[in-house]
Amino acid sequence: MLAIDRLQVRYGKQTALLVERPLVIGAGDRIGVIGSNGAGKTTLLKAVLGLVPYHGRIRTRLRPEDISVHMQQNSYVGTVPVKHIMSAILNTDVKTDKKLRGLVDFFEFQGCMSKKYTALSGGQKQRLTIILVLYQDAPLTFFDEVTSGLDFETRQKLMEKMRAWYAGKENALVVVSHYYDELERLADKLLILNRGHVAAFGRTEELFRRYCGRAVVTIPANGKNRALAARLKTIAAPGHLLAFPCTDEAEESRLTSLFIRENIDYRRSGTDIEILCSNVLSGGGPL
Ligand SMILES: Nc1ncnc2c1ncn2[C@@H]1O[C@H](COP(=O)(O)OP(=O)(O)OP(=O)(O)O)[C@@H](O)[C@H]1O
Repeated sequence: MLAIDRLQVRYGKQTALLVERPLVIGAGDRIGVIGSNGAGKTTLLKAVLGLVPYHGRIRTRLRPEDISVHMQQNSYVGTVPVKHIMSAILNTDVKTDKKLRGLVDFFEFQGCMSKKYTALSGGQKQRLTIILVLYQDAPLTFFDEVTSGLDFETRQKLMEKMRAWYAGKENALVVVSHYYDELERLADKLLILNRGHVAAFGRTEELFRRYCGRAVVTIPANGKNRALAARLKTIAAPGHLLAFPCTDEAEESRLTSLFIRENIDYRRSGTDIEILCSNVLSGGGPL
């Protein structure tokens, strides 16, 4: 659907993004793009959309109208009800358009249709843009931080809705997010960016196995647990956690039995993207 190769974007003397190996986006892909502030996530989207000059190759058979995008910030007129904004942007009749009504119902937006944009909550504003973007049903859609600023529950609900909406569909999605839990729900591939470079790209499961093993068990990083961890194999983790990689079921069993004996709360995961990113970015390389 889209292939990016040897892409370089510069702002003045600064190289904001350098993609040295091919990145391919195929039909049905759900790609999560993650990286800290300034890693180059938005720059990548802008290059694909032709909004910034770049060196290198971006090849696609898609027409510009086959790509839709939900950028971080959106603003609409605040003087008319939201339903008029929808009809004007989508050039349709809100009352009779079944596809639009389906989306409005699916995202539980009926109660907002007669409100003005300025009277919507943060989550409702995001739902409006998501409805406008999804209506286009583009083969390739980019979502840039669609849920930033929303509370945990609203984010979870929105992501669950988006996951359900796209389930089984061939549309490819590229979702830029700072929220690991969000990407765990939505993405099956990850592009991890670090200071303008690709730190890792691939299926989440495969990356997880490569950097963390079959599963990872985490416990709180307090004094007692640190002492215990000193005699066990650990991998990188955010400061408040200690993480233990498990290559097989027997290892998982040994570790969790130890934590039960020691009365330590633990969490086992085979998909923890935060731990995966910590290990990709720690510079230690794969296991
Ligand atoms: N228009 C611009 N002019 C100059 N430098 C820019 C411009 N836009 C971005 N940059 C720089 O390029 C780098 C990458 O920025 P980018 O917006 O792609 O990061 P990001 O990963 O999307 O960050 P964030 O998570 O904060 O949105 C940053 O160092 C940023 O300061």
